[in-house]
Amino acid sequence: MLYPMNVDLTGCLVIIIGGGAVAERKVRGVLAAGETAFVRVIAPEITAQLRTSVDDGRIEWHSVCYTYGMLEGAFLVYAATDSATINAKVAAEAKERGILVNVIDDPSASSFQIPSSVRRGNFLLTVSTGGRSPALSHAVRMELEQLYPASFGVWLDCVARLRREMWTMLPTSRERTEFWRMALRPHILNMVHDGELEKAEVELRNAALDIGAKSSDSSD
Ligand SMILES: C[C@@]1(CC(=O)O)C2=NC(=C\c3[nH]c(c(CCC(=O)O)c3CC(=O)O)Cc3[nH]c(c(CC(=O)O)c3CCC(=O)O)/C=C3\N/C(=C\2)[C@@H](CCC(=O)O)[C@]3(C)CC(=O)O)/[C@H]1CCC(=O)O
Ligand SMILES: NC(=O)c1ccc[n+]([C@@H]2O[C@H](COP(=O)([O-])OP(=O)(O)OC[C@H]3O[C@@H](n4cnc5c(N)ncnc54)[C@H](O)[C@@H]3O)[C@@H](O)[C@H]2O)c1
Repeated sequence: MLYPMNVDLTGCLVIIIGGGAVAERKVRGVLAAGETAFVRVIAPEITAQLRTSVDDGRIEWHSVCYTYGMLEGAFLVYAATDSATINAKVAAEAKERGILVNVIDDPSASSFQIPSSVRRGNFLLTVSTGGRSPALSHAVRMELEQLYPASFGVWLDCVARLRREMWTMLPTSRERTEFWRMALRPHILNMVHDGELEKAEVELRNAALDIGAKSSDSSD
C-alpha cells in the first residue's frame, strides 16, 4: 500500500533520465507544481515540447546517455527511458543514494508513483490505483473534472481568507469547529458548484455572526 504525501519541490533538483513522451508528461507534472524546482533532463534525444521548455529556460537538458554518478544532488529521479535495463540501473543508483525514484515501466521498483490529478488553484484532487490500472485513474480523473469546476479553486481562496478571520471572530476552538462543520454543508457546496460564490460567502459570514452572538449570550 502506498503512503499519500504532497511534496513541496521548491529549490529541489529533479532529474529525469529519458526525454520521450512519458518523460515529457512527468516534466509537465513537475512544472505544474509552480516551476520552483530545478528540472534536469538527461537524454541523447528529447521531444519537441521538451526542447521548447529548454529554449524557454524552464528546464535544463544534458544531451548525453545516462552513466552512473549522474544522480548526485537529486531529490527526486525519474527513470524514464524506453530501456528496462537502463531504467533498472537508474533505480539502483537512486536507491543506493537514498533518492526517491519513479520507474516508468516498473511500478514495483518505484519508491513513489504519480497519481492522476485535477488542479483547481490550490485545490488538488488525486487518484491512484497503486499502478494496477492507470486507465481507471484516468477515467475517474475525467469524472472529477466534471464534478469540481474551476469555482472550487476560487472558493478555496475565499475559505482560507475566512479561516484567518475566524481566528479572531470566533476565539474558541469549539466555536470554530461548530462553524466549519456547519459552513461547508452540501447546500453551500451546491452554491460553489453553481458558481454562486458571493452568495455562499454571505451565508458563511451570517453563520459566523450567529455563532459568535450565541457564544457571547451563553457567556453573559
Ligand atoms: C496518472 C498518470 C500520471 C502521469 O504519468 O503523469 C500515470 N499514468 C498516466 C497515463 C498513462 N499511463 C499509461 C497509459 C497508456 C494506457 C494504459 O496502458 O493504461 C497512459 C495514458 C492514458 O491513460 O491516456 C500506461 C502505463 N502507466 C504505467 C505503466 C507501467 C506499468 O504498469 O508497468 C504503463 C504501461 C505501459 C505499457 O503498457 O507499455 C505506470 C504508471 N503510471 C502511473 C501514472 C503510475 C500509476 C498511477 C495509478 O496507480 O493510477 C505508474 C505506476 C508509474 C508512474 O508513472 O508513477 C498518467 C495520467 C492519466 C490521466 O489522468 O489521464
Ligand atoms: N509510467 C507511465 O505513465 C507510462 C505510460 C506509457 C508507457 N510507459 C512505459 O514507458 C516506456 C516508453 O517511454 P516513452 O514513450 O517516453 O519512450 P520514447 O521512445 O518516446 O523515449 C525514450 C527516451 O529515452 C531516451 N534514452 C534512451 N536510452 C537512454 C540512455 N541510455 N540514457 C538517457 N536517455 C536514454 C531516448 O533518448 C528518449 O528520449 C515504455 O517502457 C512503456 O512501457 C510508461
